Amino acid sequence: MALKHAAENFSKSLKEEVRRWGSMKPTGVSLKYMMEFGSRPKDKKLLISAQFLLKELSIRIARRAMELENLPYGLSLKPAVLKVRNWYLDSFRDLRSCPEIKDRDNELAFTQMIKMIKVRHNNVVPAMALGVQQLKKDLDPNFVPEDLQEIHQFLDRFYLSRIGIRMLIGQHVALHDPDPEPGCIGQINTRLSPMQVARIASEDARCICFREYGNAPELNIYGDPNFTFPYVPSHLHLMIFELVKNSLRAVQERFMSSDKDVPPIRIIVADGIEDVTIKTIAFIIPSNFYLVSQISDEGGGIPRSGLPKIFTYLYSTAKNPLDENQEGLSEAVIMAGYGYGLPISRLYARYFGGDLQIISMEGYGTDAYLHLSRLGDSQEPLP
Ligand SMILES: Nc1ncnc2c1ncn2[C@@H]1O[C@H](COP(=O)(O)OP(=O)(O)OP(=O)(O)O)[C@@H](O)[C@H]1O
Repeated sequence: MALKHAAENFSKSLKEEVRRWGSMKPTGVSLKYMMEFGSRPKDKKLLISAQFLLKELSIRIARRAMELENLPYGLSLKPAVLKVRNWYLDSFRDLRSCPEIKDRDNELAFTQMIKMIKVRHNNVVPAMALGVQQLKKDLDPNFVPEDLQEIHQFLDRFYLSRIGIRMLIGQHVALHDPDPEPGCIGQINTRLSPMQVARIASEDARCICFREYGNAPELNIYGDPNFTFPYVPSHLHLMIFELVKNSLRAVQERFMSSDKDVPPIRIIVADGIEDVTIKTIAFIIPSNFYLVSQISDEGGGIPRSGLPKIFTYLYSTAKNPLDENQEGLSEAVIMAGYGYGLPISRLYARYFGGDLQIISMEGYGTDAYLHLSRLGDSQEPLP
């Protein structure tokens, strides 16, 4: 009885703590700021960074834990979502029980702890996908995906915040690297070649295509191989990989059983103002601040009825692997089926001030435009 009482009191006080921290305002960090900060002398920067993160992560994680409790249509009560909420509460508890960071030893212990937090949250995306899948199954089948607008908006906020939290943790951990690659500040490569990333990401996507279909369309990449800009390589890789995977699948499916020559997919990396599309974009934002990467295929395009849904979660024209694997996403990377590739890639682009647009011609093909800020000075979006 006494134990039960203690547990209730504890969860009540934890809830109050979560509410208190969750009502504080998070602080945005730009890519440029992270680069400047990361160039400072090591010992000082690690201590300051850890002190900042102890507070900042508590705020960000508390905000998400609060939101996870109040989701529409009963999503908060789905077992997979409850599991995710518990991860957030556990991480919040870990952070709040961390002693004040005053010296190098405290800093090292803190770094170990946030590394663990990052691992704990590894499966948040598949777990949430499973939760939404469970919800969809319970809902009236006449419920069209547009009606889940609120859920999509929540997931956009939630995943965007997750990208930010993981970037902050990853950057702090990476700043400990005793022997960083030349030009790298933590996770940021100040001289990243988009052509090179495009080549690697495309080859990775082609490998998956080979595994799935026994074949893969060709891919041509155009652009200046010497052009570099500051960016996080893993983010750029993820976006290009997802876009190329979509193009490969579309082209492969379209030409699989035809005798026609398979048209190659094209990636154009443009850092100038020549491209017509960049000129259009320049209307809104000065083009020389932006890097545009275009991925074009002749995979038949996207039907007009499907177009409004491509950036919603769980919209996919492939068989849903979650139907077979109720534990969440399987370890193996698959060609398609979760419906997460496009919305998640757009969030990664937006996180550092960029964007992703898809233009499709049904019956012909699809163009994906990935716009990335070249200066990295846009403010972090804070949901
Ligand atoms: N280049 C393309 N050509 C034709 N259809 C496309 C293209 N890109 C996306 N689509 C359509 O948009 C849907 C959603 O794409 P998205 O990348 O979000 O998910 P997915 O590829 O189905 O699954 P995954 O989450 O595993 O990537 C696809 O299932 C497909 O129907």
